Amino acid sequence: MSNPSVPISFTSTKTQLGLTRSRGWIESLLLPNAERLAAVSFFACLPHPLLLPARQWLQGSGIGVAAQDVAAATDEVTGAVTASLLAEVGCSHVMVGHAERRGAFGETDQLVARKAAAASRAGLTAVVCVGETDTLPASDAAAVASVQARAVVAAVPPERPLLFLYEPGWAIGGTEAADPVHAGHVLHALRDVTAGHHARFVYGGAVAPGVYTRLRGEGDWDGVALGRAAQDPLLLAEVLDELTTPE
Ligand SMILES: O=C(CO)COP(=O)(O)O
Repeated sequence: MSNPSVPISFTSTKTQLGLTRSRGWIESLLLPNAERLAAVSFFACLPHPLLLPARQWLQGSGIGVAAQDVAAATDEVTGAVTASLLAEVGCSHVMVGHAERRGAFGETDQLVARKAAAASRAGLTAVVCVGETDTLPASDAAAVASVQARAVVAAVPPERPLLFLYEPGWAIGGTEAADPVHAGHVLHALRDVTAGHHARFVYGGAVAPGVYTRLRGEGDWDGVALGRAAQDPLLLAEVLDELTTPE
C-alpha cells in the first residue's frame, strides 16, 4: 500500500470518455503531470476495455490503472470480469459499490462486500465507496456509511489493504463538496468501524481546489478522489499543488 504519510488520489472517468478521448486525456493531462500524480500514488479507474491500452499509454509514468467494478463471483459467469483477470491485466485497485451502481443496479452491502473480498483475494486493493444517497444530518450519514463499511470489514481479512471512499450521492456531479465537519463525523465513524484493519480514507464528490485543505481542517483524511477536476487542466494542477505541498 502507499506510504501512509503521503496523500493519495485517484479518478474515475465513469463512462465519460471512450477509447480516443481517453487516450487524448491521458496524453494531454495525465502524462504532463505524471511526476506529481505519481507522488500521490494516482491511479485512473477506467472502463474494462480501456485497461490494457491505458496501461500501455501510461507505461513508465508511475500512474496506475484500476477498474470501476468487478464480479463478486470467481467461478464461471458469462460476461463477468473477475478480480484475477483485473490483476492479470495490471490493475492495482478496483472500485466497489459506487453510489451510481448501488442506485442503478441495486447493489447491496452484501454484494459490495463479496466484490471487495474477491478483489482482495486476487491481490487488488478494493476502493470501497460508501456514503448517504440524499442529504442527511451528519450522525445519520455516519450511520449509513458505518453499515456499508461494516459489511466489507466482515468479509475482508484485516491485514488486506482497503481504501474507503466516502462519496455522498448528493455531492456527486454537484457544485458543493460535503461540509468538512459533516465529512469529519463520517470519517470518525469509518475509522471506528474499521479499527484493526489496514484502511485508508479519501473523500470524493464535487472535489475542487480547496476541498482537501478544508477537509483536513476537520479530519485526518488520506486524500481525495477526483471526478470532473481530473479532466480540467487548471483544476487538476491546483488540486495537485494542494496535495503535494507539505502542510
Ligand atoms: O463520482 C465521482 C467520481 O467517481 C465524483 O465526481 P465529481 O467530482 O465530478 O462530482
